[in-house]
Amino acid sequence: MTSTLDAASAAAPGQTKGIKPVSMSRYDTDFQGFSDDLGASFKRYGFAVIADHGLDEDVIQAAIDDAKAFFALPEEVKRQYHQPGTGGARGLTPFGVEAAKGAAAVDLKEFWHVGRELPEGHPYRKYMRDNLWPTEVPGFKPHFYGMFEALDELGAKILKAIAHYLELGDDYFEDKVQLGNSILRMLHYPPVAAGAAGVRAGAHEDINVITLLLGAEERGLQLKDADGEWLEVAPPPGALVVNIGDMLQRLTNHVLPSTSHRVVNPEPDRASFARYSTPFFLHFNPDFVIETLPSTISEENPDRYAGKSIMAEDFLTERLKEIRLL
Ligand SMILES: O=C(O)CCC(=O)C(=O)O
Ligand SMILES: [Fe+2]
Repeated sequence: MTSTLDAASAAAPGQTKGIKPVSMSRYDTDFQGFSDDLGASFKRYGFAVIADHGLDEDVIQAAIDDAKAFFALPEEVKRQYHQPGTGGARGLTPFGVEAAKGAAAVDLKEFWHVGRELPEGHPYRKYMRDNLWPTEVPGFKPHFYGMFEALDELGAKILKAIAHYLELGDDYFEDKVQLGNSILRMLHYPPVAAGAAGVRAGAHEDINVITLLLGAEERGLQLKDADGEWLEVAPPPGALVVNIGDMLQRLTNHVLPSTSHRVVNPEPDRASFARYSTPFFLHFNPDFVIETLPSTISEENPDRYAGKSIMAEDFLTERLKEIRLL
């Protein structure tokens, strides 16, 4: 049963039932309280909603406008930026390619990926391909790389609060994600005709450490709650949705859960509207070895990955194959 379709329990617009937004303004004034509330939300839902994130709204809007301009280009122009067999790490992944792990149908979406830029000769260049930039949209590079850097910085701050919550030492993640193989994804879900086969994004868990998601105010995002019910994620306008990915779930022996989520098709009144969103998938440095944190192992929660440590890059490669990007 889907609780959103049940009028009695549907979240009012601009509210996320159950998930109480945490204001980023408390980061500087009440770090302990901020990290307690953020950590509690992650532990409970695998998700948190952050209000007052402080990102420059003009930069975000400019980037979204560029994404709209790009996706409106003719299919043959867009396809020039598709690099099949490269994991979809850069440029365009066309409509009808990605599918959720184990799903029979592909998702009803297309997307563009921007990654980290490294200087010539950097040892991590072998893990990170050069970015592609569409010449048809001149502002694309400065706007999206600016957004990448801003989200990378904000993500590091959020991880500091998570480290505090986990009592790891506030800087625990700093040198482990500084040069992470992170990805900014610009997603376009075109209008969905009534009765269309498939779903905008099938149920899945994110692969990475944490995801910072902007643009989820257009309805559709749902998380699978601990009791198996689908719960609408409907943040107030301008808020940031953050969720735990599989890498952090694995590192923390599931103390912080990576929750299944999906994007359902629009109700008839919104069927003619496209949906745009921009998740930032924050990753570990490629050579970071994910090994269960000893502090998360106990009698009640024995090590789920004993003897199974894995390098972040190998974990990523395994998972990209499962979602048909490699
Ligand atoms: O579009 C959204 O709101 C969520 C997208 C998502 O979950 C993903 O791309 O992993
Ligand atoms: Fe996701």
